[in-house]
Amino acid sequence: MKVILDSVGPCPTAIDAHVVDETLARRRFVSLLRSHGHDAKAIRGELMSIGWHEKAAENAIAEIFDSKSISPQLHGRRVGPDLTRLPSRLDLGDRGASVQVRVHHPDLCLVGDFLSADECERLIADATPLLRRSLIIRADGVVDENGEEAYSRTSDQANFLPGASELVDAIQQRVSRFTGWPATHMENTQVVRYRPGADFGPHHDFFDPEAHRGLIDREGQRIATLILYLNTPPDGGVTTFTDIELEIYPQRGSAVYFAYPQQSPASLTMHSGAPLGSGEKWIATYFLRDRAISQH
Ligand SMILES: O=C(O)CCC(=O)C(=O)O
Ligand SMILES: [Fe+2]
Repeated sequence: MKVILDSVGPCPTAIDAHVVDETLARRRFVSLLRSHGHDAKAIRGELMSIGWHEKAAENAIAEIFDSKSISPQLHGRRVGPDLTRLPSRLDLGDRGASVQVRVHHPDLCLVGDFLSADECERLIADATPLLRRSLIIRADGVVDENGEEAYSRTSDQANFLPGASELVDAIQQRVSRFTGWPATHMENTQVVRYRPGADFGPHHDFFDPEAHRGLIDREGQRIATLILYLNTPPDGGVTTFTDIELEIYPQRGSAVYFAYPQQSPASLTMHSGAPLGSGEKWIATYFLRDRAISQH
């Protein structure tokens, strides 16, 4: 679909342009079966008998039977690019990039050449003097919205506000161009460094819909992530998607994108940054929210 590459920028209609019906059609089909009195088990069997992948069936069922986990802000809209129609070469405005891998459940893709080597090096150099220990927001009912240090995330990071540099803005625009999501609906650029032994244990990127209700009501829910790899670590640091047994080996300049419009384990987006063996691992992360973020 051309829309993704044509509709860019901080204009809210960019989101409306992504009303694509694949997800809706899936939901409607499961709703229909449910309205005819089928329970989740029967629907799962029905879907698998007509060739659905087991995880796709579970996903669609969870979306209907656990509908409170779907971000209400999205109103059934697709998040980010229509991955079903990605051309192999992408026009990201100021740069071309190449699609290398596409996964259907969850919606995930790997893009090469998202950044040049020079851009990666400059971002690392700019971030280095600003690094602070990374924090996590716990999803276990102990609510600390400001985040806290944890053994499960042992990296350092620097956050860049929009306007921090031409480079930061150019990259954010590129992310916006790729995702079709306005920069106003993205968190600040986060540049993260792992040293040997550092890792980020298995987690979901979305905020816990119950434990962090206040945060979500004020600032919106996370719905998709784009990770940019700024270097090629010599050993380890693989990003692992545990539900689907996918391992992404970081390569300088490449990006992995994944969406989770449904904030539950059924999104199949549990992932981790494996411990680094030697050298350093550098990434930049972009978290998309379901609405504009007022506070930066
Ligand atoms: O370091 C990685 O490979 C994963 C990072 C990550 O999951 C995150 O920043 O949320
Ligand atoms: Fe993550």
